[in-house]
Amino acid sequence: MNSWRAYVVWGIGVFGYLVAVLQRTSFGVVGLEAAERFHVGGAVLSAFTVLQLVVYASLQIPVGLLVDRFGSRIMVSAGAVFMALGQLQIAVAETTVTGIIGRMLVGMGDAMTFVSVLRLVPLWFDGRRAPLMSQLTGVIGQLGQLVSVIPFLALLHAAGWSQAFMTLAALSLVVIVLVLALLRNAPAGAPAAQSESPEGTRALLAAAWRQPGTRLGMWSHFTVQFSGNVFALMWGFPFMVAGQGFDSTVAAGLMSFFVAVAILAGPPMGRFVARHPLRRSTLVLGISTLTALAWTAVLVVPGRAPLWLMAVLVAVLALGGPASMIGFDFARTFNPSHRLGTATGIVNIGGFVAALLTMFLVGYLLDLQHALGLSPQGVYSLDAFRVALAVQLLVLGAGAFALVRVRRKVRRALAAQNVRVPLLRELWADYRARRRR
Ligand SMILES: N[C@@H](Cc1c[nH]cn1)C(=O)NCC(=O)O
Repeated sequence: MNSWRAYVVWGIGVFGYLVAVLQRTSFGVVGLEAAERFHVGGAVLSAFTVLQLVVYASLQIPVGLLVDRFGSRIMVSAGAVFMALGQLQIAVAETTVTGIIGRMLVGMGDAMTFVSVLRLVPLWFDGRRAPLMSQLTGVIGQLGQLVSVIPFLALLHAAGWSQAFMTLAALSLVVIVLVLALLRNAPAGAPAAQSESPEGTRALLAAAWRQPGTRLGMWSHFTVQFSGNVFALMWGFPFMVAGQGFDSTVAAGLMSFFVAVAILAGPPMGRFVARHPLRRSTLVLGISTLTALAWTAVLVVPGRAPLWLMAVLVAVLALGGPASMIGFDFARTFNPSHRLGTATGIVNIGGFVAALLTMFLVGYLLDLQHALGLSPQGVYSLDAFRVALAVQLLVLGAGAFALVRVRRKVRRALAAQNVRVPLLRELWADYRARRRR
């Protein structure tokens, strides 16, 4: 535990995840070039991203089960094989269908990576270090998005479409070699795979789902992560540029600010979770409330939102990424190691299902208002966005409601083990009493 070997194994896994995030986000930054290459408009272009995410989300449970059975090494390398094939396909594709197949292969490989890498953490690090290492996994992986925005885009402009995507495929080959050479599922002697557990596949899935701590993780992930995904992956740019009238360079700056805040917020959140494990869901609910407040402010302010208010919204949305790692921390602390991959897969579905649902609802509400003649200034007018984006408040409310319900179950189970979660008001009274003394 915590040995130099642990850091090498984890470092290789995190590099694999960073490359997966680069592969995932690479298409989003080449929208104009893709529209020209495939001769398509915005709606078809968004299908590339939506289908990639549908594949990603639908594979989470199978991947979780497979990683519990076969371990991280084989899953991370198989994921890299799929991503390399997908990017090679994109490099040569000239029709929409072949392009979409390429993105779906990328989504498939991407789906295999995060859950498998996160599974390494509790096997190689002790319980005190694990929350921070999980946060660092998420944080470092997000740098892949910056690699997409800066060097990858520059390479595409300098060397052309096919060369750029072939380079991405080559990066996944590097991951395969490193993983096969250096990544080990668990330290020698530790149980790493389900072959050593008595549960079969169906029982494993049922046991992970029945554990209320897994569902608490899933609803935490659902509630806190989707709004940032919807913003960064689909509606943020059109809202800022077409709706709010910001220059596209300002919008790009706000997107980079989003990544920077997500990266900076990860380590302190990891330390908070390690110190206050009984306050994890309160942090999730606090950030969800901030998200609702920030969106409400931006959507109700008369006229265009000032830049500072947009920056506040972007910062709050960025907190959702690291906060969603708390969902995986619930999976880790409430499940034995032999079903951790399965529980992590269940948790990871939460945020991505919420994001896909919201992306669809926002697009549907924009189109509906236009079809009904309610947005005469255009589909992407500011007033149409106000109504469409407000749907996020409903999704947030539904997630928070489910989270609080399942949290009650978790707390009852903890009380049965003589672990009582002190009320916030008791903590506050205690804090004040100590200060007076
Ligand atoms: N919570 C994210 C990762 C993250 C960490 N910090 C900011 N974002 C997540 O669920 N990741 C899953 C994945 O496959 O990337």
